[in-house]
Amino acid sequence: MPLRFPRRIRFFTHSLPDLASFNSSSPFLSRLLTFTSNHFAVNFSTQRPNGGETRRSLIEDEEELSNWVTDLRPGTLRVNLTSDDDDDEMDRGRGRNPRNKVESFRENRFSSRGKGSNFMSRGLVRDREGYKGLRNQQRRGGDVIDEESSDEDVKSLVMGGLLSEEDEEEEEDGDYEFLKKKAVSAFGFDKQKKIDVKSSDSYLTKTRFDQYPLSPLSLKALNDAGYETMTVVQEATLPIILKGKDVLAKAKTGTGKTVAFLLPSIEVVVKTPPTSPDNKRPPILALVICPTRELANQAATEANTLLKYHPTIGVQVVIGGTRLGLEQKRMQTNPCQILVATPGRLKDHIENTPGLATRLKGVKVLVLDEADHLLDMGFRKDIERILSAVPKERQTFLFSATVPEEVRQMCLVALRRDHEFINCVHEGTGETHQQVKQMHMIASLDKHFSLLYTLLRAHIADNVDYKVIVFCTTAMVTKLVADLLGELNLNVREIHSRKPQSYRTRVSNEFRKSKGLILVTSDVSARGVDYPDVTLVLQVGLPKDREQYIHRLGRTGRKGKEGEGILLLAPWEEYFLSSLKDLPITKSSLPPTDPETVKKVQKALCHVEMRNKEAAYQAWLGYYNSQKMIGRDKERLVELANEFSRSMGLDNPPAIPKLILGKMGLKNVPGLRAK
Ligand SMILES: Nc1ncnc2c1ncn2[C@@H]1O[C@H](COP(=O)(O)OP(=O)(O)OP(=O)(O)O)[C@@H](O)[C@H]1O
Repeated sequence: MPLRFPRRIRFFTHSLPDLASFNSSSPFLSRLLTFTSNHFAVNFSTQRPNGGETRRSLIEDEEELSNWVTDLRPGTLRVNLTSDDDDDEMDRGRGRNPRNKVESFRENRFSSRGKGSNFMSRGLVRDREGYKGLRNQQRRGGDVIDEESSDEDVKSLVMGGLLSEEDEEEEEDGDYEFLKKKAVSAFGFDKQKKIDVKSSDSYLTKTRFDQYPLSPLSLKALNDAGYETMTVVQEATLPIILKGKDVLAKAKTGTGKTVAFLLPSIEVVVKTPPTSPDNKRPPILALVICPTRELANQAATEANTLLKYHPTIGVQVVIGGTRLGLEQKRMQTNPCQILVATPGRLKDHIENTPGLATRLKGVKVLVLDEADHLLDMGFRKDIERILSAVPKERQTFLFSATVPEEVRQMCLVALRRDHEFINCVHEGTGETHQQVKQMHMIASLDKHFSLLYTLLRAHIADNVDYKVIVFCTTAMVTKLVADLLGELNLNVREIHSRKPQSYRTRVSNEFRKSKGLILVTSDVSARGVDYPDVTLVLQVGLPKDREQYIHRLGRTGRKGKEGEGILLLAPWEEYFLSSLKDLPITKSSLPPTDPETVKKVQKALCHVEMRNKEAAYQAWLGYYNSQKMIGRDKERLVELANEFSRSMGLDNPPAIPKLILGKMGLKNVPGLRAK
């Protein structure tokens, strides 16, 4: 029986001698303690700068965050109303770095209002109302969030804006490293078992699945699927998981992480005696959480492949963008043992679907796919709610291609203390695939559309079976680029959060099977989606962060195949390259764009609908406003946005509703047109 720690531990100051010095200018301890919030509800005393002692639980701080979000009035909210705000994948990630964002929020917003005992329910209910209120305001005040956007999307919008605002605060964190070492050692994180896996260039190993004690029916399904030997991550994790351990695993994109966590999960279900058919609420035994709908669908498909010869084991998917009622009905008429879900929708079901809370009490295995993303600020509340709904006695698997240091500590909210961290990736150059050629190009914004067209034409000419993904910064910019490339007679499809789920699923399936196609997409396709044989990933504009760059690039070069990645930036975005300096990305000269091409692109731009250009302009402004390096100088930001507007062929930048400008903190900034 693995060691379990009590759920509530009182943390006394004398156990860390210099705890009193962890005051508002040294937020590391509170940051660290928050990571442990699920397993340890920690109380400690701190000395406020004004001298008064405040007894606070860090969980109350979380509630404070919720309360503050709820209390936001339109005029006080500086938020990216216009970008891919409701993009379920992208915007949540804006709050990723807890060090800069959450803590500076805490320092600035802390008050002793909250009392921690029922923090989750209270915080969540308030959050939800707050999001709904905001959403209504937005509908009224400028129609910036469309009907498709889920409450989840709205939440991400609020959090994204909130945190990017906080981002601008400078944090006095000079003694950070020292404190980090002390606290990490005090909590035993330095004893965390880490296994570095030696990986060769090949993603497959020589180890066969039948060398492990797996059920014959699973082996038969693996064989049918053509999975003869294990991939590196499968070989490294399976024996440890089969021993009953919790695992945090980091392995490169496209190397079979889905099978690595699904196979042992299925084995747990196979070994669990079936419940009586009269049981109206049979337990869910394995719960898999994925950050996007596409990914959840994909994981469920893979699960069904592995369950081919286990007809009594069922899989169900609950994702946003579909009617809750339909999913409820499906769950009641055909109860499953394996549930794959996106976090927000699962939280909705926990709160609204009769019997689900009871069924979740049966969970034996919990999986967080793209764990670093799920544990970042944007998803935090939903994940906390889910963690509180499943038993503490369970096995947990966290998988991702990227696990930044600060997120690794956050993983402790979900994992047992004796978990193993299995790292199949060598830091730096090892994080991306050697067989994928990476290049960056720097060109002024006015050249981007012509360059994009030139690069695509050249790639198509060189690759009969071309299959390209173009990543854009926001949903509305994605739409604009897809419209433009369509006008230029390229074979294009688009996926982003403003498209209905049925459309997204259809296009995703089409792209999976096709060749000779270009998919223009926002970050909803950045992580996990397994499109085979993508020949080129083209990223236009600033990726959200280094991790997002790696995940987007990871859509090509999967399963050991060749691939190519191009990052197209404007000169003022070049600073981003410093975060990639350990990756094998080289500077490429710009391909010549002949005047005919430029003319052709300009003509095509004239055919793109004005309202799409307006929406793209607003979205662009919102996205870059949230980027610390660019958004901090508002006048410069507007100059750049107007440069983008001119690149779309507009003489004057589109006018933006005053309410939205206010919400973005851009009121009265010269160069903007308000309406
Ligand atoms: N043992 C195996 N042998 C051959 N192919 C495999 C094996 N395991 C998985 N695959 C295939 O490898 C491909 C990539 O797998 P998967 O999508 O799980 O990668 P991933 O590591 O999760 O990538 P990402 O980090 O992008 O999410 C899939 O098409 C899957 O079917």
